[in-house]
Amino acid sequence: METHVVDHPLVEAKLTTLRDERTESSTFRTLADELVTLLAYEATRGVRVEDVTVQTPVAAAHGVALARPRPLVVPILRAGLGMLEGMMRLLPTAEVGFLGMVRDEETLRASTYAERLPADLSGRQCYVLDPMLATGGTLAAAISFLVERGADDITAICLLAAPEGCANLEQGLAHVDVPVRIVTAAMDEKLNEVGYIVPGLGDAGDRLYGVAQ
Ligand SMILES: O=P(O)(O)OC[C@H]1O[C@H](OP(=O)(O)OP(=O)(O)O)[C@H](O)[C@@H]1O
Ligand SMILES: O=c1cc[nH]c(=O)[nH]1
Ligand SMILES: [Mg+2]
Repeated sequence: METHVVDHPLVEAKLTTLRDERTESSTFRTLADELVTLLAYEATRGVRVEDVTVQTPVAAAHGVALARPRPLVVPILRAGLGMLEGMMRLLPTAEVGFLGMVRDEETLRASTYAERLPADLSGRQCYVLDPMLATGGTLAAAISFLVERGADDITAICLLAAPEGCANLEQGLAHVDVPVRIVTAAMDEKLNEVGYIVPGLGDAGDRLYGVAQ
């Protein structure tokens, strides 16, 4: 597993405002959207392309187009939904599949409550969107699921990650033999005793959409 922390002053400045507890939901949604587009630029560096030739008004020009099958973008509901538009801005022809997952806040175990993905992901590059990589349980389950369906290259885009979660994820995916990449805006200090990222930004889903029941 490869982890890439995007080092850019615009990313850091937007993330700082996102962390600020005074930032309201509407601003939080806008900033998350902008931040994802910046992260997506790095995350898609390895997107598969094929050679094409186009005719300019002057001459033939050799270039590239996104290869088929098209990449699949998978936001993990609920909070990952706040990252979808920012990603699709860079990959407008990608397909989108959905995974609904929730972490039990007592046991910190993730469970899946919704799934709407192509049955066969053979040969597909997948981009998983989840703002928080905390214990890593949610992402480990999501990535294992995609690999079981045949995905052969997976990049997860996270706003924040915790070192413990990255280590757990690496261990949890030891059996996976496809490339897995994590792209994040920051590697925070640690998890606290209730599994929240420190300093983090709180509950990403609640900050985007309000407190869940
Ligand atoms: O790395 P983990 O310890 O598994 O935690 C990370 C998960 O927790 C949050 O989701 P949550 O369960 O709060 O659901 P929500 O998106 O509906 O708020 C977050 O959006 C991640 O999906
Ligand atoms: O810090 C955290 C950990 C899990 N989920 C969140 O939304 N925030
Ligand atoms: Mg939540």
